[in-house]
Amino acid sequence: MLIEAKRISVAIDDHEVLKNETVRCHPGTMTALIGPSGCGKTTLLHCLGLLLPVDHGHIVIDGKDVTKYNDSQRRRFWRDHAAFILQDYGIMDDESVAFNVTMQSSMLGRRVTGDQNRLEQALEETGLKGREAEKAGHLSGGEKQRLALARAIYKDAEVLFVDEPTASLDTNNRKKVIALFEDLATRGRTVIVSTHDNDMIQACEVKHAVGFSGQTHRLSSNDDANEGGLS
Ligand SMILES: Nc1ncnc2c1ncn2[C@@H]1O[C@H](COP(=O)(O)OP(=O)(O)OP(=O)(O)O)[C@@H](O)[C@H]1O
Repeated sequence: MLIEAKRISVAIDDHEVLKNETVRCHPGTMTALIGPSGCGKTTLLHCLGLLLPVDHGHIVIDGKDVTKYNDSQRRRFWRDHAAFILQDYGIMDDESVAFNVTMQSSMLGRRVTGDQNRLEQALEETGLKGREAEKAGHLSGGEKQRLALARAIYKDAEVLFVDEPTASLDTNNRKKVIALFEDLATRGRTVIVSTHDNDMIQACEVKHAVGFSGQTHRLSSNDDANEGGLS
């Protein structure tokens, strides 16, 4: 899915957070939203994911203007096409790891249902295999982040909206998580990532500097990944 913001502006509490922001996020590509703290990366990610309305401009999905989608249309988009890996992880602490991945259980809630093979695969890929029955609330911050990723892998969504996915991971897990996103993009998914992490930025084919009125760069391998490296 091609996800676009076209000259969008957003004000929060009279503070103009985004002004005339334009970005195109292509399928099969990882797009990094980059820039200094507070520049509006998360806000832009939320607008692209239809979590936050825009004051001006347009959000366009596969050529269709969805800016004015109502609640049920947005819910349908989230349900059918999107996965979110956000900073608060969206994890249900009182539920098991397995339930958090599949979001499906039997009528009485005693048994996690869904596709068991896919569940196992998603947990394996994120290093959480064997922990199906644990309460999600007992996981560390980094493990919860990986659990959110397991859910996205399980869902196999067309578009992934990702906020600082590597923030609380050690080097080893960071590399693994980056490789997982790369794999999803290789399989045609649209991956949109707000990040400060240089390794993650390097892995993204497209780097969009938020707050520079639509500067997007498709970098060659020897370009600098830092925000300062953009021109
Ligand atoms: N709900 C809110 N209420 C008030 N101000 C907000 C709200 N959400 C964001 N802002 C403000 O909007 C600006 C951009 O925030 P945003 O979280 O999008 O930045 P960011 O680039 O993702 O920052 P960081 O890298 O620190 O996560 C900040 O000045 C922030 O204080």
